[in-house]
Amino acid sequence: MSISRPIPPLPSPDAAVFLDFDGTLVDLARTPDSVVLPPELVPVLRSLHILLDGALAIVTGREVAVVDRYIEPLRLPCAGTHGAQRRDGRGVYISSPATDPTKFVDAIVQLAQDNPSIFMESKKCSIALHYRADPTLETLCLQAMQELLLDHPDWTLVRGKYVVEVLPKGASKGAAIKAFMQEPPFKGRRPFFAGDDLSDESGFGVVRELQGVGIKVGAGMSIARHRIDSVQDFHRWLHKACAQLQAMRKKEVMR
Ligand SMILES: O=P(O)(O)OC[C@H]1O[C@H](O[C@H]2O[C@H](CO)[C@@H](O)[C@H](O)[C@H]2O)[C@H](O)[C@@H](O)[C@@H]1O
Repeated sequence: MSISRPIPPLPSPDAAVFLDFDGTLVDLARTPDSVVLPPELVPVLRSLHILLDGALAIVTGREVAVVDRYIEPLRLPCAGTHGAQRRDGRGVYISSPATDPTKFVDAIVQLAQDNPSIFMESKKCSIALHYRADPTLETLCLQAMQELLLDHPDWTLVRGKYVVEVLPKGASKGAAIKAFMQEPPFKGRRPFFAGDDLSDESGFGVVRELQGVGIKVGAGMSIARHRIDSVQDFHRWLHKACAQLQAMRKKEVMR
């Protein structure tokens, strides 16, 4: 379902831009490893990072190291595993206290072995169960994860597109954006956040509190005030953002 929303404004030089990865910067794919980065994406992110004086961060469910690998040689500030990991604007890593999910591994491996269509993704601060290959397994995955957490009150569940994950309680994309916004080079800027999935809603909430701009990419209900229909349209928006920031900088220099 696509709900009509205003086209988002472009960021001005005093903006802080936060970007989700899967479904926003790259199209969703059959498995986590099969996403394809369009070749022009890294150069546009690099330009944006420079034009915003460093105030550009990736806020994702992926591990920070995985994002680094996709966008190398670029190293951006990044909140990974839905905010359970964070590398700030100075390049310093911050991790949430309950970070070791290995206690869940045995039970989850068993479930994946019993159901070959389920894919288990093991991350530093989380384990994800993917059921994209057989969406009828959603309830099974969800119930199994809920049962696992009964004895672990420090952990919570986060749901996404054909995926359910365990996550340290308190970690969220919203909390990560809030933390970035208290530090240089983000502090004092107007936040923009673009995302496509359920876990992005906490980010939209924080951006709204801070009078910023929330951009939902693709279909689905969202509290974001703005919407862009597809990953490709979002890439066009990023290019326009760069062009406008470059033009503004040129004007400033010529004054
Ligand atoms: O916050 P995001 O950057 O959107 O990351 C959310 C999850 O993305 C990945 O899973 C999703 O994308 C896969 C590749 O397109 C797809 O196969 C899967 O169905 C999606 O749920 C990633 O694997 C997870 O770790 C992230 O949490």
